[in-house]
Amino acid sequence: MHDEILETLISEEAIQNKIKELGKELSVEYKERFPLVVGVLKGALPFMADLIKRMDIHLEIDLMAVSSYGASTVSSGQVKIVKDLDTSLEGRDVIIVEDIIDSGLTLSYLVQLFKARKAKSVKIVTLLDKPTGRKVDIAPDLAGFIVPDAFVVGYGLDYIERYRNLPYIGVLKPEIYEKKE
Ligand SMILES: O=P(O)(O)OC[C@H]1O[C@H](OP(=O)(O)OP(=O)(O)O)[C@H](O)[C@@H]1O
Ligand code: HPA
Ligand SMILES: [Mg+2]
Repeated sequence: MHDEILETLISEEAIQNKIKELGKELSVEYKERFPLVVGVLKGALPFMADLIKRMDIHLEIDLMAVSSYGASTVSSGQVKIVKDLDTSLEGRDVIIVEDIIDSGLTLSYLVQLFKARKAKSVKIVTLLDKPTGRKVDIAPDLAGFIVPDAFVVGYGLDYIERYRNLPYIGVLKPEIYEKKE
């Protein structure tokens, strides 16, 4: 699997150090607020799991699964809810945890949905931000790393469902895509 990676963009150590910082920052901001931390499956799973362990406050978690990429490296533009939340958002301070904000379509859909469900506040925390991919005007409140205009994999991020289990973020060798297209 590792021999299919052209280049490591963000090491495992750098990811873990950044998560400690983000966890500390969120712990200060959300102390006494009992936030609802919402992970967006599947990509956010490793980040969510590591981040909540660095948040030293009372919190609640829930998970939502949405998908817009399917087997492609380009967003379909249609965000599909695959699994909805179990928790009511009314009056809650919600922290959305994402692995990446790229076109912004997934997050703008979720922010609108959560506001319509009467969340008291909605904050976006993403491990990666790819500003060059943006199709709608939306910015994260907290971001771990800015990534360049390339399709990245690892640490939750997939290409046709593979590579989510890499502990680092990397770029695939071009021949891996060429095989499929
Ligand atoms: O800003 P955007 O262009 O909307 O892209 C970001 C979203 O796309 C990916 O999810 P995907 O739809 O591939 O589902 P997955 O998490 O199951 O891989 C990623 O995990 C984000 O949720
Ligand atoms: O660069 C990416 N890699 C994997 N999944 C993604 N979903 C949006 N952008 C990406
Ligand atoms: Mg995906």
